[in-house]
Amino acid sequence: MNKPLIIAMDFADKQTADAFLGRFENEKLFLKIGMELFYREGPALVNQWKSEGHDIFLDLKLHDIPNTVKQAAKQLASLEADLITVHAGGGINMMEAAKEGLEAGQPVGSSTKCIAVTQLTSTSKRMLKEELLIEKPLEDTVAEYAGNTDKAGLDGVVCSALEVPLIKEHVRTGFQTVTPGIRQPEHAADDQERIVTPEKAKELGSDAIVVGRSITRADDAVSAYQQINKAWRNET
Ligand SMILES: O=C(O)c1cc(=O)[nH]c(=O)n1[C@@H]1O[C@H](COP(=O)(O)O)[C@@H](O)[C@H]1O
Repeated sequence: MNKPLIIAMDFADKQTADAFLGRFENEKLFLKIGMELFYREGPALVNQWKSEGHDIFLDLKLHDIPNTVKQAAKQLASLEADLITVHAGGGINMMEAAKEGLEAGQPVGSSTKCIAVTQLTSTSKRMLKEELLIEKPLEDTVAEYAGNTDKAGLDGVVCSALEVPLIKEHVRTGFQTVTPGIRQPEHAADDQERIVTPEKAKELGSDAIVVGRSITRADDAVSAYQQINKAWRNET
């Protein structure tokens, strides 16, 4: 990955998503297909956008017993997305199973990477302690989950950019940190808790940022994308 800005394509259907993409003319983008769109459109959408030259992050956040995750990852492997996700909370065995399934199902020459969500960027310190009953500080929990992800042999994690420096102390070189919860100061946090500006994400060492609503709901999506990308690439 070359420090991409990944657009979270959180749309209800292909028609709406394609209308949005139409504004970018033929620009090749890194698109995240999440549960909302995949549950509606299925594998055909992955194939179509890949054939149009986009990179694909298929974000289904697998979290189940190891065997179920292994078989699900095997199925997903055939779609040849660039990235897929599991939840690190499923444990090391589950993450190893995801990797096994991915390797077993991957067509020759394909190289889908698998990353694990540590703690969702919508999780606050209060929620971690009072609802998830995790007593350790949030940053330490995220770093430990990243360490587990590394042990399982996955390619990286999803986390807030705030946790990237600590994570990088605990994992091998080349381990990727993909960071959603990106907001510019003028934008509402919505349901996100651990938010960071694109400039700060770069400074903290994120390997990729994921941006949804700040682009998809902007009046001028292309200009919003360009502005955030510039800030992320430190070109402003
Ligand atoms: O796995 C993800 O991509 C993800 C993990 C996480 O911890 N937080 C998070 O926001 N995401 C995704 O990143 C996107 C963020 O969207 P916006 O908040 O609209 O920028 C959504 O599609 C989320 O599903």
